[in-house]
Amino acid sequence: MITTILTDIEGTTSSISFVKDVLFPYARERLPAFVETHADDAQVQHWLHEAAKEAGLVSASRQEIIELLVGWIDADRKSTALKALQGMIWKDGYATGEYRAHVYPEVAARLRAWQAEGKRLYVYSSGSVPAQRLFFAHTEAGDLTPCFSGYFDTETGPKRDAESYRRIANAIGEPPGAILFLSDIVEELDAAAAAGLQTTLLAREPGTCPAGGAHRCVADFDAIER
Ligand SMILES: CSCCC(=O)C(=O)COP(=O)(O)O
Ligand SMILES: [Mg+2]
Repeated sequence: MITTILTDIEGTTSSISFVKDVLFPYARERLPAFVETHADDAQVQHWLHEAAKEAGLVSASRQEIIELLVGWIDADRKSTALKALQGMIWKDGYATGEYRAHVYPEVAARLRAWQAEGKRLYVYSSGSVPAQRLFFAHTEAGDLTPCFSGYFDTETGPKRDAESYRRIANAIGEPPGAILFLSDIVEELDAAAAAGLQTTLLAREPGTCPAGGAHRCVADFDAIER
């Protein structure tokens, strides 16, 4: 029996376009000034240091790290350090109402229905946990944070690594087989299945389900119940 649902964000609850065409350009434009004006912030310093370490840079200037991070945004690198910094930058955009997070039309009602049935809901995304909280606090369908019992990001481990899903099941305190993981990325579902989780692939329009795929595939959250 499924007691728990773990969901990805980009391509699953929400469009890839909102992340790539709204959030990423917003962070890209503001990252250089953000790093300069927050250079004394301990959290910012920590993540700049982690980014330099990840790139193998021993003594990089602030400008070099900025260029590195901008390149990573362009390459959509799922770097924990970059994601933490992006989350800090996105905060302003939500606060000023520059954007609200996209969620597909059925998502809010379906999350609430699952919650009303007693299922516990969690998020696992490459976006940092603070960025995930901001995202669901400011969606086009309102504040969805009351739907979720917790959030996981790549500080738990990479999304294509089975060990990450074992850690999540352990942290949630449920047997892996009682957790349903939802994602648009087959490699993430393969890793979750290897850890014993149940899986469903989201093929959002205009995408289509692959023929003979290893995972159950649906077009939207309502179809999970059918
Ligand atoms: C917290 S919203 C931004 C998500 C993000 O930065 C990203 O890279 C999307 O990755 P996901 O794991 O949700 O597909
Ligand atoms: Mg995704």
